[in-house]
Amino acid sequence: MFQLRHVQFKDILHIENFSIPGQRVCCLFGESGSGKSTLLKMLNGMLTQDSGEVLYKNQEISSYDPVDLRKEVVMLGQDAVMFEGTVRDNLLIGRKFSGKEETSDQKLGELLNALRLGKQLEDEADKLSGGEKQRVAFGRVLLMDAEVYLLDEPTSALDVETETLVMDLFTNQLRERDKTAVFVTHSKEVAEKYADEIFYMNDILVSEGT
Ligand SMILES: Nc1ncnc2c1ncn2[C@@H]1O[C@H](COP(=O)(O)OP(=O)(O)OP(=O)(O)O)[C@@H](O)[C@H]1O
Repeated sequence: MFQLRHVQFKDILHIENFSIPGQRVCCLFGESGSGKSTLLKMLNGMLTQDSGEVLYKNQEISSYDPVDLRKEVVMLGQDAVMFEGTVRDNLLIGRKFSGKEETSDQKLGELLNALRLGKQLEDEADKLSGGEKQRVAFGRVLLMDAEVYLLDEPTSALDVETETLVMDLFTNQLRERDKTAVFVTHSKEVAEKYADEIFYMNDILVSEGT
């Protein structure tokens, strides 16, 4: 799905050859500051390499229209951004961006239940706790029905029980729909439990002097 060749980005990333397969749940694992977020951002064109090639579906990422690309390759960042409005607005905003039809309140309610969010669709999103916002953000990207999901520590504000619930729901839906995910976590347990493949930054990066 993604191929990186001879990629250099500042003095942060130097990757000779690295491929990420499609229709798999992949995990990027490595120490803090090793460049995991930077690498994720290159996969949806938020950052562009200084040299080398970053290919998505065999085509250089920078040649895609950025808006079209981000409908297909969705990023869920470390901070769950909420927009002004209700929980419903915040769940639906990704679908609107993707040009997809609205989802019924019944389906949205089911999604809230599945995410164990004891909130109403009419509730103001900015009053939610950090962990609740993170689950709304999860719901939002799930509803986008994207091709690829890039998740940067998506459960950092959740307790272990809620993290398990959300990751179960997410990875099950992705596998049912044959989607691709690349997620970053600091938890070895989460990496081993949910990833089909774990990529270690130490193995991906060319170390200095080699
Ligand atoms: N746009 C940028 N320009 C310059 N330096 C940057 C830029 N973005 C990140 N960095 C630096 O690059 C290094 C890698 O950052 P990055 O956020 O990718 O690491 P990470 O592996 O995701 O870390 P963490 O696990 O702590 O989130 C850090 O030293 C960071 O300060």
